[in-house]
Amino acid sequence: MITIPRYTIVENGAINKIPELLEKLNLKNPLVITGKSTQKYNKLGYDSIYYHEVEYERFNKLTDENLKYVKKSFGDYDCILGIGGGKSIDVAKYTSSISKKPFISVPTTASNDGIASPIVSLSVPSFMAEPPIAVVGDIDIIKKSPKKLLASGMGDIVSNITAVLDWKLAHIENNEKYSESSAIFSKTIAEELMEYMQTTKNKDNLAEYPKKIVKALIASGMAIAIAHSSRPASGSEHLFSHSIDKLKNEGVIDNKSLHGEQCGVGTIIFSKAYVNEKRLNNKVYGEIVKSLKIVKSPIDIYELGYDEDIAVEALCNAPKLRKRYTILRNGLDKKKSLELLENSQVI
Ligand SMILES: NC(=O)C1=CN([C@@H]2O[C@H](COP(=O)(O)OP(=O)(O)OC[C@H]3O[C@@H](n4cnc5c(N)ncnc54)[C@H](OP(=O)(O)O)[C@@H]3O)[C@@H](O)[C@H]2O)C=CC1
Ligand SMILES: O=C(CO)COP(=O)(O)O
Ligand SMILES: [Zn+2]
Repeated sequence: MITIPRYTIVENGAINKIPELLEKLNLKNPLVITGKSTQKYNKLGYDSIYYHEVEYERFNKLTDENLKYVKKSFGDYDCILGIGGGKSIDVAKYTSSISKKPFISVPTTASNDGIASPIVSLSVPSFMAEPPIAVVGDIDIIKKSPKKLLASGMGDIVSNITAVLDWKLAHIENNEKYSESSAIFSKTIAEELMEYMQTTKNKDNLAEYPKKIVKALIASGMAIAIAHSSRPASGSEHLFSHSIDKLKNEGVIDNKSLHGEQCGVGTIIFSKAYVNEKRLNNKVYGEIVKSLKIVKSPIDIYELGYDEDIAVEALCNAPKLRKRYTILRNGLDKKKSLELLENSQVI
């Protein structure tokens, strides 16, 4: 069964349409899950909690005790609204899945494709939940969000190019299930945005970018929902990003970079690996780098905030992060990692 959002409102002032939307959905009593910097966008004053107050870790096991807790905490509410960045959206989606209340996604920025996807990415591997019943993307709010966040959305979109190549490779070399139509949908989302980036005249202005990136991210989330797998939007480049996150969680490196930024650099690395295997045209590698550069998303490991040693470690460990067949195949040793990092010009 394919489930995708029933309503998608992406326009200026969209947030003011929430009451009308709730009425259409016959919902009356929402609980907002939000963050410290984004709580101000709960303009209608619904009951709210911060995402870090939701003890999502203890929900990992649905014991009777946990279910009682969920009922007590969320029992009076008939839906969950996630207002904020990727973390708030993810925790709200997770809360919705365990409390079985519909979820409405209200992104305050366009930093990743969790906005409309059925994926909860609070742990590695991520897992499938229900996608939002509606997405409310207020362009007035999103365009004012920090440039770094808006730029990182580009990384989570160009990543569809390598993710789809990995998916097809897994089909060819590892006999995995593959959907050409989902792959084409996902790849086209990236290609169209990249084309806009190459052809747009006033690159300093990029007036249309916030709307285009939020729409691309919503479509990418829908591609995941249709495929019922994150395969169309997550491959080797995401393994590289998850590997960096692991180093952050272990305290080896500071938390300087965003999910989308890491995926963007990962896409540069693995698109070059595909060029080397003659499975991708070098022109596409160039367009990926250029698209990231135009929005000022990092294009090398230094711009992410780390050094060569971290890049090598992240690349060597990447295949261990989840069971997913990619161009990394059985993994790269230090020498081969260094070669690929240099060859793709991220160090
Ligand atoms: N489920 C999925 O399919 C996916 C989930 N993810 C997950 O998303 C997370 C990353 O999301 P990301 O958005 O990059 O990072 P965060 O959610 O950590 O947000 C980064 C910061 O930006 C702030 N912020 C968001 N919007 C605004 C705004 N309009 N104005 C000012 N500040 C704002 C947040 O504020 P505040 O403090 O209020 O939160 C936060 O401090 C990761 O946990 C990742 O695993 C990523 C990809 C896909
Ligand atoms: O970030 C994601 C898609 O953009 C989710 O990917 P994962 O399934 O690798 O966590
Ligand atoms: Zn992602």
